[in-house]
Amino acid sequence: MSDNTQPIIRLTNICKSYGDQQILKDINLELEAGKFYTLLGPSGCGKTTILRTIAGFTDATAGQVYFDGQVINELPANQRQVNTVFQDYALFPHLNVAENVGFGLKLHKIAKAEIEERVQKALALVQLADFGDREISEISGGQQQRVAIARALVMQPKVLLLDEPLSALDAKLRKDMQYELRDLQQRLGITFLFVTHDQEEALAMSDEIFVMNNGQILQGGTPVDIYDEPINHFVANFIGESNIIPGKMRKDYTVEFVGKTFECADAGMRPNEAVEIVLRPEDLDIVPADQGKLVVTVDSQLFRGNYFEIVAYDNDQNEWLVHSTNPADEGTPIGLTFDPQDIHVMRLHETEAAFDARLEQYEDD
Ligand SMILES: Nc1ncnc2c1ncn2[C@@H]1O[C@H](COP(=O)(O)OP(=O)(O)OP(=O)(O)O)[C@@H](O)[C@H]1O
Repeated sequence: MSDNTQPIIRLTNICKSYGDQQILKDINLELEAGKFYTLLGPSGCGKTTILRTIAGFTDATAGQVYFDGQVINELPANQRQVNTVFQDYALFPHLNVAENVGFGLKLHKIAKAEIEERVQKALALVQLADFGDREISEISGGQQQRVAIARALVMQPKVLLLDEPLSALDAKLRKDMQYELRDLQQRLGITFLFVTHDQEEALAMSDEIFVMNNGQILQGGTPVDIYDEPINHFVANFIGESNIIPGKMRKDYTVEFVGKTFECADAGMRPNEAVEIVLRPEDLDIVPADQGKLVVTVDSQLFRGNYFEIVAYDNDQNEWLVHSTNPADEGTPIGLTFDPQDIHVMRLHETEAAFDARLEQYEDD
């Protein structure tokens, strides 16, 4: 019996090694039914290995994989209620579109009439209702991608795993497919676990993101939480553009950087603890130099269409990235202002658990 209160997928203490190389290091994560999750991290950090462990294509060296409360480590891949959309789509070139989509059902010895009905439904879901008779070589890359999704959905999985499914598409089509996939997930109400190394894609599509590096999950949370409250330098740098400046926590709610003290919204560090400050480029406002909280000298700028990206340096030679609707003059000093709540202070070596506990303690103050 399915129990709505427990996660549909749970990984506990998953480790994976190939020889003496540890690829996954103590992975713990929970996926609730009906949500869109993303594993985000640089190439080689272990994202695909997590998908393969859930799908049953790779055995974990240690740890448990749960599906709906049951340990499924020993369950063969074809008996898991999980399907995968692979990066290269892995379509069969000698079968037409409908045959590709119906292939898994045929293997399961489903009756022909039911196969036809389910294939047609799956093709309609991805807007390819009239494409069943086409050869794979006669459809575009974006359409092949939809066939791969239809082929996974036709099996009626409870969880759909998507391994960088949009990486072969051009920028425009990729954006369209982001909307479509998000819409599809919401309409079907099944759990998606999506893999990407593209932070914009992760922020746009996900209910929750797990940021990974080097075989570990560094931080999990909603896109807004992770963008506003990254736990460390890696996450702040990987998610969006950031100014990351060394500083010192003078006391609760007071931080020092570039030789000045500022009011901030962070607390729970030791007095005078060395920290890092995150200020996002879009949270900085340019004012005349004598009115700025900080003074920086403009080094260069690029016009990015809807804003100017300005690179400037302070007296400590920290680089500052500023997004402004107005251009600045290269070589001249400008003032920067920002609100206390736009300053995000990070401890240098804080675990996600310690970060969460600190946030909980000080959040309501
Ligand atoms: N069968 C294998 N044998 C040995 N090493 C492997 C094997 N499969 C994966 N690896 C290694 O495990 C690490 C993680 O690979 P994985 O494919 O999970 O990364 P990823 O984050 O999905 O990367 P990408 O974004 O490039 O697909 C890599 O260093 C890879 O070389």
